[in-house]
Amino acid sequence: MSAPVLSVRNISRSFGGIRAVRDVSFDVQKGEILGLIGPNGSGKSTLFNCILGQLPPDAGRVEVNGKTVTGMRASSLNRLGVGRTFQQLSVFPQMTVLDNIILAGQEHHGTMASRLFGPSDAGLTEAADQMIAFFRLTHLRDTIAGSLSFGQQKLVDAAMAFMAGPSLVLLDEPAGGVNLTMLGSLKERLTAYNAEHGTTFVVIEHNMEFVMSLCTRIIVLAEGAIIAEGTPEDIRSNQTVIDAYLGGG
Ligand SMILES: Nc1ncnc2c1ncn2[C@@H]1O[C@H](COP(=O)(O)OP(=O)(O)OP(=O)(O)O)[C@@H](O)[C@H]1O
Repeated sequence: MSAPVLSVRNISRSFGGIRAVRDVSFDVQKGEILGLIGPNGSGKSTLFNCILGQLPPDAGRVEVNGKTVTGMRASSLNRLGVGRTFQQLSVFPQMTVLDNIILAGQEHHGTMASRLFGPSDAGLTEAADQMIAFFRLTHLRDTIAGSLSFGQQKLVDAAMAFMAGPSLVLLDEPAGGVNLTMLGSLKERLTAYNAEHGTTFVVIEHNMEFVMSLCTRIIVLAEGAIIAEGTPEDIRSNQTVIDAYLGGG
């Protein structure tokens, strides 16, 4: 059997006396959509930041497709096929949708020298147009991104993350601040992308409806540790999880 796309092994991280993540281990297999949930302060962001090299863990290691990547920077992770979306949008508000997506593609294509001295486009406009069509944004292609609704900008943000053709994407609260109609589109497009490309997703999310309907498996954190893991149906009816949410706020 091939190595998991993501393997998190015994990750711990404290801030002073606060043990934000405590000895967390899990694997994510190719094509899975894994939800990472838990009450406020349960350690989700800290764990994400340890996986994405933005915070060094005190202990443990992270592997992507069998390669140890602990502490590796975002640009190196990108080259290994790891993408991310942000809780705060990463779109440039003064640029068009098309230019944002082309720019995201350029960041992943070759060295600085090849970008400066190579062919100016290298097929990126066509690739960006395909991505725009996939996310059903063609009518907004030449619109300034800052004038779109927050939900539409979230779709642009996702399209940008996918321009590198990643094998693993970490999504940080994709549903946050998105209205109900756009939530449906976002979930439907993410599911379609996963089905078409076999891309693996790990999703931090507070919106239970969204996460339960998007994910194939859920891991629940409380006080920095995994307290439950299973299908959305298992998690919905898990008394330990219900108690953690009631107790944790
Ligand atoms: N930079 C930091 N300095 C000190 N304490 C921190 C820092 N980052 C996180 N913490 C603490 O670590 C614990 C876990 O926080 P974290 O943000 O990872 O939780 P979370 O599950 O992502 O929370 P939320 O759902 O509210 O975003 C909390 O007690 C938090 O106060």
